[in-house]
Amino acid sequence: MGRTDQRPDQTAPPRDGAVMRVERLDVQYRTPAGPVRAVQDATFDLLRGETLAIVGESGCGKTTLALALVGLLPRSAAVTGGRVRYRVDGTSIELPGAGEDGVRALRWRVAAMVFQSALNAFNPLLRIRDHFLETAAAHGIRSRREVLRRAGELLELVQLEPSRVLQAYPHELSGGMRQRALLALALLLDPHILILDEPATALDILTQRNIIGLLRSLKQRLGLTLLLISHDLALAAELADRIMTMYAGRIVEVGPVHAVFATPLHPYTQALLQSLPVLRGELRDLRVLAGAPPSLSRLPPGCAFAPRCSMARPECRTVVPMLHEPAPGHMSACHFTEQLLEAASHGA
Ligand SMILES: Nc1ncnc2c1ncn2[C@@H]1O[C@H](COP(=O)(O)OP(=O)(O)OP(=O)(O)O)[C@@H](O)[C@H]1O
Repeated sequence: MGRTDQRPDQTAPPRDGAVMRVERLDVQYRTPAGPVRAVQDATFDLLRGETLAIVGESGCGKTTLALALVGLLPRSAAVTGGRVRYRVDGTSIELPGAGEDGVRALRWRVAAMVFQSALNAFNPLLRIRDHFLETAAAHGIRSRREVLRRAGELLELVQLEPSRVLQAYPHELSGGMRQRALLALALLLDPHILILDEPATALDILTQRNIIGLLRSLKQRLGLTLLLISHDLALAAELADRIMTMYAGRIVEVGPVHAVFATPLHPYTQALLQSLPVLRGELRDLRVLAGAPPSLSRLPPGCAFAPRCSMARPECRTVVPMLHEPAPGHMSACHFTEQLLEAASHGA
């Protein structure tokens, strides 16, 4: 049985190289049916210059976690425990507790978020140029000329034609163009971190390829740190340095992308990977993960994945497994992590 008592050091300052440290973060929605525990005990670092992808099925808390990171939770939700610390350019900002000014400084300048639906993220009544102007004005930048010059540069950077796009209303642009325009807007205040929620999900496959290429080149040219949220493991594998799997509101695995793909140390990640078609190499049977994640307002005791897990033993139904680090930099929250590691090392 794996360790249940060991946790990463919860009180240490961000490690060198971490631009964000999330410590034991809990987020709940208030609903008439009772609290929905959308994020539980989330602890991880985001390292400068990396791309970290958060993966997991719909409803496992990815978007809620991202919204909490930038202080954008809806009124029905609240951080009920833990904190998020940012450290960039020698400045530290901590949530909760940064106050309105702190959150405003954080959002856009430190971490900008690109939302799931590029159409909904824009105000349909405003031209794209007004989105740039309003965002800048909200941060005290009043020079229209300067803002439009920068907007033009950024639109060119995302391979859009500034003269055409700045004049356009959101509905006049294709889905891929809107996504690019939204990326340009997110970059307006030179953020260090870009949080991307399903950046390619609603797009056709060719447009998806373009966005992936664009994100790669933006990251390289601007030295960005990316936090990518996706239910699409193939996309995550293409872009990410590290993968973090969430299940039922909890982080269940984190590790370098090659290690997670070669040796997943949580049965849930394993199941997600087995349901992924391979494009190259031997054909193998796809195994669809049966069942659905539990309701976050009625979580089962013990490991939330146990009801769907082929490895589950009686203790899994009573004891919540904690995240621990069985291999360097590779963490898993499963009672049987060591057995998975052992089996992998014997080629099983
Ligand atoms: N406004 C809300 N009020 C109550 N519950 C909510 C609200 N928004 C989300 N939830 C619940 O919180 C849980 C996590 O949702 P969240 O959107 O964060 O998951 P997700 O993994 O990002 O899924 P998706 O990919 O579908 O967006 C879900 O059970 C969802 O039903």
